[in-house]
Amino acid sequence: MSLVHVSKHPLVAHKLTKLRSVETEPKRFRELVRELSALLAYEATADLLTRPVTVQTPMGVAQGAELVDTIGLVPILRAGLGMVEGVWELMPTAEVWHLGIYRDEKTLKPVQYYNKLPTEPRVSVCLILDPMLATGGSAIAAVDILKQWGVKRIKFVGLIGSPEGIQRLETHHPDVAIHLAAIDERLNNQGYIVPGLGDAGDRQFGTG
Ligand SMILES: O=P(O)(O)OC[C@H]1O[C@H](OP(=O)(O)OP(=O)(O)O)[C@H](O)[C@@H]1O
Ligand SMILES: O=c1cc[nH]c(=O)[nH]1
Ligand SMILES: [Mg+2]
Repeated sequence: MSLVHVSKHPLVAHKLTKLRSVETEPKRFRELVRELSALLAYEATADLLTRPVTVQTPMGVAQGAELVDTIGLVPILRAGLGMVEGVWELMPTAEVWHLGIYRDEKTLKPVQYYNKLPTEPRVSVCLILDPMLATGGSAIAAVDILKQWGVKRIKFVGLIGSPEGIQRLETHHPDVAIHLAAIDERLNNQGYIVPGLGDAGDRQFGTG
């Protein structure tokens, strides 16, 4: 069974189109990354565990639910940083664990340069946040690190994936659900997603 979910929400499609545009400047780009991330995380967390509770309202007692799962947000620096705030607003008790991974420009292999995970995982579900799933190398490295750390339930939340990257991540980690706003056509020979949106880090941080 495939665990790849591509949002069908009209707001996601609309905002992604604005995000892709070469006309979109970094401030608006950051806003859109934040908004899209929240919408995708909302969909990605539809299966979180809750337990029944009752709550006293001013008018009586209602049956309700409270979250049992505890959530870790794992942004992949740099580009994943811009995804944190929007998701965190929805789940403010989430812990945020930063991983620094960049892709070597020549080999396209992931290079880890920062890891702020504590010794023991204290969360039941981790959402990896990274806008781009290109060759899949960075996402696979991030999942490897989280599994080694002891996390059992991991989801990848990104904006755009390539067919190659999705297939590689699924092959290496078939248990990891992949939530995206779109799957694009292909990678070019520099490993960029086409048509994509360019370099997600550079477009957020104005470093292109
Ligand atoms: O699937 P892959 O081929 O591994 O490519 C995807 C990675 O590339 C980008 O990061 P980048 O290396 O540009 O680092 P940055 O976020 O610091 O710009 C992106 O944010 C992913 O982490
Ligand atoms: O298209 C791509 C591929 C990798 N990283 C990006 O930021 N964009
Ligand atoms: Mg980059």
